[in-house]
Amino acid sequence: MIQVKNLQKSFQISRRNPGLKGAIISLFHSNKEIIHAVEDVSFEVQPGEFVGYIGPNGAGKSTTIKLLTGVLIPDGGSISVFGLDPAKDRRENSKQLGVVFGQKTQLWWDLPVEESFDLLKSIYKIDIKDYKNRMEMFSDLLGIREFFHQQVRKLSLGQRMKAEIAASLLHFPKVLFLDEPTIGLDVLVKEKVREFIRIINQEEKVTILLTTHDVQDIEYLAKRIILIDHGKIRFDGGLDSFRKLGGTDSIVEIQYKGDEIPSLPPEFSPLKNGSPNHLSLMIKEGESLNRLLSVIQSSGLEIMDIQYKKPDLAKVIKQIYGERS
Ligand SMILES: Nc1ncnc2c1ncn2[C@@H]1O[C@H](COP(=O)(O)OP(=O)(O)OP(=O)(O)O)[C@@H](O)[C@H]1O
Repeated sequence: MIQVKNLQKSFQISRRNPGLKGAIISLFHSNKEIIHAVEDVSFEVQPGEFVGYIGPNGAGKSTTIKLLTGVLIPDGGSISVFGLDPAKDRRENSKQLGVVFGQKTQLWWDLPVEESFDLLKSIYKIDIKDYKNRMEMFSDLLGIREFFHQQVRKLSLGQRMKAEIAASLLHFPKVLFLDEPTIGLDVLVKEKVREFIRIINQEEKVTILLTTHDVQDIEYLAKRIILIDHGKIRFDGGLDSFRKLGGTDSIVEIQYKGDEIPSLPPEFSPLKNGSPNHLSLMIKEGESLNRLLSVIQSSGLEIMDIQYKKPDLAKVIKQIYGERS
């Protein structure tokens, strides 16, 4: 289990006025400022959970992950990652962690992927049989064999991300920290990476903390959302409860044949829209979709296409981020 209690981390930065004058003044007067990147953060993550750790730019997400990995030392509070304190047991902790930071590589830039993996195999003392099984799985699910002999620096963004994720899982970690794993990837690679991450969580029960700005990543992967802003937790709960922050009504879009709009009971009154042969209906929480469909069918309307949309996650996120002071 991951336990984080009243975690705090601040940074001191020097502000300098612009230009030469500013540079000269700063030689005599230091204009120091404290940034409370993580002000008061507490949460628990159970083994095998998949948590979306989200928040606007500068909210404190990466700082939290750096604290969990032991890269940064907290100013206050406590952390336990499966029984280890990352600041005190950094080496032991790293054996149970897989970490992917979108911008940074854990591979050797000038070596082929294969040699980077060989080095990791030695560092983590991975059994040869386990290693072979791992490589087979990564080839099947991520297709890493295709670029296994290529130098890391020559990989495309998508290939590099696949190699990074595979490398982070080579030693069978209990926990995986993913920071923006799908940023900049094309639709197909994104899907492949998402599916792979989902399998790792569901089948290997790896506990995953995912940091992302991609709404589809959250929608597809996270079961629970922890939202941080200004270094404090603003929401911690299930994806469905998070979605409901933006309202509980669902929308049904219907494309139909013919010109006549059927008369519907008031609880299914169409939303205003201009396009012909198209109905957009709001369904209140608890109202049955079945009932709507039987009402429409008995009205004789010929349905060409129908879409059911849950409350919009992107809208909720925009709303919460927009409330920032
Ligand atoms: N090493 C550092 N020195 C000074 N300030 C820092 C340092 N690292 C982070 N900060 C500041 O701490 C705050 C939180 O940064 P952090 O990187 O944790 O945010 P984030 O939520 O990961 O943002 P993003 O989504 O943009 O990656 C920001 O104001 C950032 O400028």
